[in-house]
Amino acid sequence: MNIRETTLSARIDGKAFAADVRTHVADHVAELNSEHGITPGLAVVLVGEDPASEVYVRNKARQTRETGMTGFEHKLSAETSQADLLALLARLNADPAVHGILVQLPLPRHIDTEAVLAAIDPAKDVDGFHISNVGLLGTGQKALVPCTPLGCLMMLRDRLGSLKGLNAVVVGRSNIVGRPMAQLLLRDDCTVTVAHRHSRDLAEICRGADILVVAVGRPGMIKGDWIKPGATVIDVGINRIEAEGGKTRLVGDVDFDAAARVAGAITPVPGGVGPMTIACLLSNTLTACCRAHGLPEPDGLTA
Ligand SMILES: NC(=O)C1=CN([C@@H]2O[C@H](COP(=O)(O)OP(=O)(O)OC[C@H]3O[C@@H](n4cnc5c(N)ncnc54)[C@H](OP(=O)(O)O)[C@@H]3O)[C@@H](O)[C@H]2O)C=CC1
Ligand SMILES: Nc1nc(=O)c2c([nH]1)NC[C@@H]1CN(c3ccc(C(=O)N[C@@H](CCC(=O)O)C(=O)O)cc3)C=[N+]21
Repeated sequence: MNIRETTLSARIDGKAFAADVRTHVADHVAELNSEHGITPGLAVVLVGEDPASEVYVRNKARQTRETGMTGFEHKLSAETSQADLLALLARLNADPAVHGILVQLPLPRHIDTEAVLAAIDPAKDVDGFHISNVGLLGTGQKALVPCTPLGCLMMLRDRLGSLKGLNAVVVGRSNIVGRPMAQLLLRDDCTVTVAHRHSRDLAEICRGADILVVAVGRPGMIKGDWIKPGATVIDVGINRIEAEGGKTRLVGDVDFDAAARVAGAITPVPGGVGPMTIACLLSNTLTACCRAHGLPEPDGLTA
């Protein structure tokens, strides 16, 4: 097999996987609607005018509609006070048509993120960032699980079947990706190492990984010779870099071409973890809606 073929066979198609998840979600939404007259609703709150955030919010809104759910978009100015944002969240918490609430991060500096996340009803916290969902996940109980790590877990299970006993290395320990990812891998019986800025000899730590999940935000920091032959590599990083002709393009945290020659499987950027994140947001909204109505949850969509 030549290098080109090896590269292609190692690629995990997150875009296609996400489309499958959305179809599964849409089927279940249609059933909820016809059998119970229920339509799941997702409210997305964006404070300020970050262009990248606006693209995500637009994509989320479109895919929400395409799966048959109702989308509620709240775009607030960058000067919105914390009190006004909290008042909006109180209204969304009380609204029975809203089953999921997402507040796009990061928030402007004058707003206390912890206070805002704490104000979301944990049963509607489809991002899984509320302290009670974090605690439930950390103690192995039923929770709403953060979308990005959930999407990574789905791709890993699909690729590998059981993760039991595998050495998993997570690079990055943020509340939105690294930490919950480590919890999920631990729950699936991996031996988990979490690396960060102060980790010594990161290359050597990565070389021990059967599963390597990278969520740092540094383009190409993980080199090809840091990958154990046959390992499964999940690249969460989304970095916009300068490209030829004054344009920009997206790359991950892993040197894709070099890593793909060594890895057993690897997610590309774009087209890997990103689309799965949005698909999992929709599946979390469906899960929250089923739980709110005491109805059975769809199979295969939760951790
Ligand atoms: N595809 C998707 O759906 C999503 C993609 N992302 C992307 O994932 C990346 C990470 O996001 P996020 O977790 O929010 O980022 P954060 O900036 O919150 O966290 C980055 C982590 O990387 C660690 N780190 C930084 N430098 C190094 C280094 N040199 N060596 C080892 N570890 C290092 C930090 O360590 P320390 O804790 O010590 O500071 C920190 O834990 C970004 O590129 C982001 O855009 C994020 C969310 C969703
Ligand atoms: N409360 C909150 N929850 C989040 O989940 C959250 C957030 N805030 N703030 C920002 C980050 C980032 N994030 C992404 C989602 C999808 C893509 C995605 O679909 N990316 C496409 C490319 C998109 C493009 O071309 O710009 C891809 O990787 O193929 C990327 C990044 C969610 N985040």
